[in-house]
Amino acid sequence: MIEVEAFVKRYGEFVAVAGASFAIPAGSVAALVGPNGAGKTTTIRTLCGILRPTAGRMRVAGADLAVDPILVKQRTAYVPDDPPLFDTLTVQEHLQFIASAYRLTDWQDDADELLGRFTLDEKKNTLASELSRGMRQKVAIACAYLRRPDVLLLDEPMTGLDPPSIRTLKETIREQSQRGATVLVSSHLLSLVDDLCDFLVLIRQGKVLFSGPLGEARERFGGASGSLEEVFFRLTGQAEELGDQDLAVSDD
Ligand SMILES: Nc1ncnc2c1ncn2[C@@H]1O[C@H](COP(=O)(O)OP(=O)(O)OP(=O)(O)O)[C@@H](O)[C@H]1O
Repeated sequence: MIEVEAFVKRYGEFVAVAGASFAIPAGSVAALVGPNGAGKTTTIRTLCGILRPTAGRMRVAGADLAVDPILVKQRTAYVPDDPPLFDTLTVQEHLQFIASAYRLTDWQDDADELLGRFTLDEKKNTLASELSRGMRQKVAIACAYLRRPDVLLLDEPMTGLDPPSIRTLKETIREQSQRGATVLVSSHLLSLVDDLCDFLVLIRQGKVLFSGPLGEARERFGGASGSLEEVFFRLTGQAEELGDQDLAVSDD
């Protein structure tokens, strides 16, 4: 579960997020979408405790971020859009490191399975510095999955992945949600997240234009195609005329 209430983030004088509120039910696969500079990365980096909110309240995986940030970090995995790996560790050593840092037991079979599914087995003894962009991305995703987190925050996870890897990513995200994890995916690839996600948070200029079930967004704003792309263009295009108030959708 992810609950965000009246979240404000300023960088100096600049307001990047201006009072965002939304609640993502546990077990959802939610899309966080919005134009460049909307505040998606800022929101995700705040949710996992890397950035401090200027104001507002966040509950992530059953814990209040302001009260128990360590618990939130234990229960949450974050994969940034350009994952920083350890150049001098191999692929296998990254998984070992995560297992030891988070005191995982019986992780080796899971690690082998993840390496196989993301076609990294042949690279398991390769240093991170010698991996391609997409391979680095897959190592970071495998490390996140290995921990079996309650909440997964994935910022542009499809960047650099080839079509088979995108398919694997989608399958594995669905599996994470089936085991109860809440997944928040930020992406500009609307057609790819369209059939993956069941919940939508759409933001623009730091304001939430819509939050609620994706089906509801499709019905109300998807036009004849009912696609997420149509929802995106209608909401981001009409927001000024309609006003944010009219577009806000409650989560109940
Ligand atoms: N460290 C920073 N200092 C000042 N302004 C920042 C900083 N980080 C982000 N911003 C600004 O905050 C706004 C939101 O940025 P953010 O990276 O959250 O957007 P985004 O929705 O992830 O964008 P994109 O889709 O382009 O990745 C932008 O206007 C950006 O320039």
